Amino acid sequence: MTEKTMRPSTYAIIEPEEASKLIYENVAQVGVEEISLLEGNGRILAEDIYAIGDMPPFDTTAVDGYALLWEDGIETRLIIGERTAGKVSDVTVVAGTAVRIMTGAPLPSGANSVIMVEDTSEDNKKLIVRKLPQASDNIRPTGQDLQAGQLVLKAGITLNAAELGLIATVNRPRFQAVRRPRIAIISTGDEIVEPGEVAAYGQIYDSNRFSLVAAVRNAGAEAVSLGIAPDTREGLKNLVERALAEYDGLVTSGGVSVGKLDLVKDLLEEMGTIHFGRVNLKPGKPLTFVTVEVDGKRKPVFGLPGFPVSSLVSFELFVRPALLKMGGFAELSRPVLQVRTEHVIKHSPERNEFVRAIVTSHYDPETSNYWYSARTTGAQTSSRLLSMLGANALLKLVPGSNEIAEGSIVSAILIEQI
Ligand SMILES: Nc1nc2c(c(=O)[nH]1)N[C@H]1C(S)=C(S)[C@@H](COP(=O)(O)OP(=O)(O)OC[C@H]3O[C@@H](n4cnc5c(N)ncnc54)[C@H](O)[C@@H]3O)O[C@H]1N2
Ligand code: MOO
Repeated sequence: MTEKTMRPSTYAIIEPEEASKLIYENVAQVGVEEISLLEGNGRILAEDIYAIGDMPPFDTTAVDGYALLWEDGIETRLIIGERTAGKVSDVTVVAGTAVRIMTGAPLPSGANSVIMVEDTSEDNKKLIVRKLPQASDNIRPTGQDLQAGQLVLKAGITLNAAELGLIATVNRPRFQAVRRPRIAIISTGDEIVEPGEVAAYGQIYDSNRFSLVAAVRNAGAEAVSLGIAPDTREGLKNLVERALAEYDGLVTSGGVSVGKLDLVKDLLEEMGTIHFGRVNLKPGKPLTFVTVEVDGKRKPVFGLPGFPVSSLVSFELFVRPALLKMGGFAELSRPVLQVRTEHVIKHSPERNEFVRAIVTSHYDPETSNYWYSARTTGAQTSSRLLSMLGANALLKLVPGSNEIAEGSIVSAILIEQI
């Protein structure tokens, strides 16, 4: 490669929707793996889970009390035994008898009703019944909650507390889940210094790699930080090749614009297919998406712009959905709300601008409805990471004018809880 010079970009600028479509079409779910119950939280189930038996597996009592024959009515009974959950004596209830029983214990044969202890008293092995229950009261019959053979969970769902409890209930200590995509992260640029080292004049500390590691993890993937690539073709190539050999995908930051040392696009063009190299987006215009064939697998590379906000906003809009798809998640989009602007907002007349904002909900007692308002997080320059702080939404402001009035209704992509 001859030495790079500064020249205008030759990449077509595509619309954000087209960029999302190209990414969606060119990333695929990674494989599956067997995991254990304790590893399951937040993972995507990769097999259908069936009940192997009934739940409960036997007729059982829902209360502490006495198992008896309902037909004996209010008569005093002889207590002939006891059953606790887990310690099951062999005893049969016949007319005129009752068995002391604890919640969860199997119902003794013969019994067809359970009376709560509160409605009885005991006197020297005699059970005095004060209030007769309804027939079959307080009994949980076999298979009440789950029947043998029933489909309990479908492949593709996200595993949380209830789902993991159900998998344990049907005795599956290990099961198939979608593997978490393993994503390498590289910062680029000779001016970028590892926090903790001494920054010389002209240098700044690497912030993007740490932001991106967190963002990758929040998208359900594993993040592996590979450090800072220098502004030399060889140095960059070595790290990129290592990342693509070992991981499912790569996210880089910096070096995608048109400067003399913006080497990322040229290198990736040689290594793979550039699907796009510029998006009609602010911040994030030079966002680059590439796939590279490695050992028969097509691996995605996301070249994010170096400015910290450009890097995080383009991650949120384009990389996050890609990682969710690779990780098997069904829902790739964030919720979108229509919100009312609290003040005038200046924006780009040429590019789709994604303004960091704080959305607040309001209750209208007259209509019993909620409505939402938004205010920006202040100056929206691409370098000002503070503009991401506290933001729970990105307002999508379309080009055409350079200002929207207070009280306008705009779309807010929710990136955090309101
Ligand atoms: N002539 C033109 N210049 C630029 C254009 C253009 O269209 N024509 N586009 C601008 C836009 S928009 C963006 S966005 C930036 C993106 O440029 P790069 O991706 O090449 O980013 P760098 O030049 O490497 O860095 C930009 C800025 O961010 C700082 N940076 C980089 N990496 C990190 C990091 N890991 N942690 C913290 N800060 C980082 C870097 O020092 C620069 O200050 O290009 C415009 N230029
Ligand atoms: O597109 Mo750049 O991210 O505005 O500064």
